[in-house]
Amino acid sequence: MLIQLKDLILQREARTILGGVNLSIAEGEHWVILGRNGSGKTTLLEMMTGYMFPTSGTIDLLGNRYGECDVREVRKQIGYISQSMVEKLTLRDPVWEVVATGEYAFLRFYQEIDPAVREKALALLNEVGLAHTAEQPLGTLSQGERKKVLLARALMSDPRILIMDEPCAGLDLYEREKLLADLGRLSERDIAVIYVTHHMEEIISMFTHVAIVREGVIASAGPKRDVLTDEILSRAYDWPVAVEWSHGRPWIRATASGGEQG
Ligand SMILES: Nc1ncnc2c1ncn2[C@@H]1O[C@H](COP(=O)(O)OP(=O)(O)OP(=O)(O)O)[C@@H](O)[C@H]1O
Repeated sequence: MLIQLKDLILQREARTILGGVNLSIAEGEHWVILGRNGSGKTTLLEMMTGYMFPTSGTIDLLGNRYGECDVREVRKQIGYISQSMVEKLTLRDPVWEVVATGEYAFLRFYQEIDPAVREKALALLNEVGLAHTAEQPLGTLSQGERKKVLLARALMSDPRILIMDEPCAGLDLYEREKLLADLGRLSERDIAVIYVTHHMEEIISMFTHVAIVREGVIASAGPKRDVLTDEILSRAYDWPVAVEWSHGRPWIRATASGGEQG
C-alpha cells in the first residue's frame, strides 16, 4: 500500500473536521478527491503530507507511520503542489532556480547550485515546454506557466507520490488542457498522483480512482466509473446532476437550474 489512512479523526475545539476517514491507495492507482467546499479535502492532503496530525487514527505512507518516523525524510518522496506553495515562491527568482530548489526541501538558494542540479531543472522545464523561460523571473510568467513550473519543481526530487490541490484553479481552458496534458504524461513515470479538484472534467483518463469527501468522512471511494454516477454525485453536491463521459473524461451537468425562479 502506498498510502493507508485509518480511522482518522480531527477535532478542533468543538468541531469535528474529520469524522473517521479510511482510505487505501495502492501502487499503480491515481486518485481524484472530490467534495463540496469545506468538506475536508485539503485537511486530508495536509495529513498525507505530514503538515497536520490527526486527533486519533493512523497514517502510513510508503511503509512509514507518521508519529513513528522522521516526517521530513518521508516528505522527500512526496511532491506537493498547492496555492499556499505558489505564494511562498519569490517572484524575482529566475524560473530555473525555482525548479532547482525542489531538489532540496527549501525555497531559495543561498549558495552555489550544483551544475548537475541545474541541468536536471532545465531538462524538467523542457519537459513542460518552458525551457525558453529558464532565465526569466518567475513573476513574468502567466498563472498557467507558474503552475507548470511548480509541476517541474515537484518532480525534481523524483517523488513516488505527487499531491496536487486544485492545480487548474484560475486557468483558462487552453492553460488547463496544457497542464492536464503534462500531467497525463506522468503516467509513464513510476509516480502516484493524488489530485483535488472541483471540476469533474479534469479527471483525465490517467486517473483510476475517485474518493468523495462529505462532511469529514469518505462518502464513496473506488474505481472512477463506480463512483462518478448521477446518484452518488447528486448526493455529494446536494444538487441534482447528471454525468456524461466524453473522450474518457466525465462531464457534469446540473439538472436543476440554480438560476430558475421558484
Ligand atoms: N485549523 C483549523 N481550525 C478550525 N477549523 C479548520 C481548521 N482547518 C480547517 N478547518 C475547517 O475544516 C473544514 C475543512 O476544511 P478544508 O480546507 O479541508 O476543506 P476543503 O474540502 O479543502 O474545502 P475547499 O473546497 O473550500 O478548499 C472547513 O470547514 C474549515 O473551516
